[in-house]
Amino acid sequence: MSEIRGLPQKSELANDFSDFFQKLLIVTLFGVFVYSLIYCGKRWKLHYHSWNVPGPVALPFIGCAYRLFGDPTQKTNSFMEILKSYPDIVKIWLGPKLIYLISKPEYIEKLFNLPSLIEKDYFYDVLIEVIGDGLVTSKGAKWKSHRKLIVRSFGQKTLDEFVSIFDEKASIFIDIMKEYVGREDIPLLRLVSRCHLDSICATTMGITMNVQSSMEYLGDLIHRFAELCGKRAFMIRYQFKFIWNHSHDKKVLEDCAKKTNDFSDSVVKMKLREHEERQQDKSCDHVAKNESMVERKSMLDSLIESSEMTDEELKTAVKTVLAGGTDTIANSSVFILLMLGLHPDVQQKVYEEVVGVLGREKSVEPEDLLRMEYTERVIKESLRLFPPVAFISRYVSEDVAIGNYIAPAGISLGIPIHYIHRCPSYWKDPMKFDPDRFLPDNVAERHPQSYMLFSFGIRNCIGWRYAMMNLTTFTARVIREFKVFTQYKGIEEIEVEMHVFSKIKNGPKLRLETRT
Ligand code: HEM
Repeated sequence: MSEIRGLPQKSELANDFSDFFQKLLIVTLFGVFVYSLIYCGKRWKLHYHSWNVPGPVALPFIGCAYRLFGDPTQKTNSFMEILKSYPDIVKIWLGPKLIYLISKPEYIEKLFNLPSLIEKDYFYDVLIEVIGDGLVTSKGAKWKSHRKLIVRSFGQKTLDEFVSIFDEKASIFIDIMKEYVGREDIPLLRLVSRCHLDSICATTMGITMNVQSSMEYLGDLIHRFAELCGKRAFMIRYQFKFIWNHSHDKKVLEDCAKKTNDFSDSVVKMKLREHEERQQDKSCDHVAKNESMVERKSMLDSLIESSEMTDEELKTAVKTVLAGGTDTIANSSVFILLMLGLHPDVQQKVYEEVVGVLGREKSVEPEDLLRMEYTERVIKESLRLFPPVAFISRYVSEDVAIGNYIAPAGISLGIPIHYIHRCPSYWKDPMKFDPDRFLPDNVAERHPQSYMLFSFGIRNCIGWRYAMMNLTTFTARVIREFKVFTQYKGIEEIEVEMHVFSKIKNGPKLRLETRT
């Protein structure tokens, strides 16, 4: 075949191509080399600083994840085993991620007051996906200003006004529970969740939902949502985005997120409309009409009045209190009733205190709560053994010293609250249920950070007073009405599942009898 003059020959073309591919290969290899150097440089820093921190053997690629397979209960148990072997501080590699778990109260006290340690880490990303970047996850100036605004709406005077709502919702709960007297199959967490959701909606949003009396979906939604967020954050296979993105759980979570979003959207719109109408009323000189109405200001009302949040931020604030304030209190209530069922002598003392303060008929008022000291101690001791938020963590944004160790920037610090609350180094005979541990003299003898129920420091729980007041009202009302029994024989038998919030595996196995 004759060759066409002026055009490159076949062999020349082949040479050009091979030259091009050689150069491409060299550039690619060089790129990979530089990237590896930078990557290894960063990794090297993590390895360098963590070499003296004790911890279980880390395998290539998966790190210590081999120790954390299984269902949530198995994971909780393995976690506890690791912590027992390495008290105070332990390093855990989860694939490429490095986490120091800190149990020593002296370390926690220093760390949790550092302004550089208030950022949440990747465990919380799933919350942003679902409820938006609210108070629980946000950082910097946004977190500071929102925290200030929300804390202001939880002042003592406002909380005192909430007690009648807690009491009213507990009364509805008691009426519902009368149908379950003598039965072993009470769907307790579901019913308690609905009760506290009603309280949260009424107190923080100023709306009456009546989820206890209706078959409204929202109660179950919050409950399901917390469970799925936990799966996404802690299940090993869901750490791979591809698997998570194609999972059934993700679809269900998205559906929950959409419904929660629709709900907060409608609540915020309704409240904004009400606010506008009030403003118009004022300008039309109808103030007298408004003043005659008894109005309790909810958190949402205060936030709208401050005009410092966008509509989107208001919606996120609603979702934040829904998520942070419902299942925490619901699981706490179940743990408390379970401990009372397991300790009839303690239950009797609580009953006697409640009847001594309230009598047989009266509703709970704010000043009654101050007189129910024993009941409060029982609540604290129940939640020592079963803290509903069992684990929290922080992102280390700059190198920080922890005793003789360094936590390099880029890693996470985890606080295993469940472990600390049961650790024999800080609690004598830790598995014994003893409310007197919370007598003032006994509290003074311990390090304050050996009890981390509501976390501690700059970023502690904003709802802790709300929670304690609600739980005391709820416990007092339920124990005045019913005797609680459980099939469990001891605390060791009770298995806990850690999701975002901890709950009892297979339900609390409780039975109620009416008091005569
Ligand atoms: C027994 C009930 C409760 C427990 C055990 C509890 C526990 C906690 C803990 C341990 C934290 C720290 C989380 C972290 O650092 O990652 C926290 C934060 C928070 N809690 Fe609670 N909580 C309870 C009830 C509530 C209630 C009733 C509300 C609201 C009405 C609430 C709202 C919040 C918010 C908004 C934060 C984030 C604060 C911030 O990051 O600045 N909590 N809670």
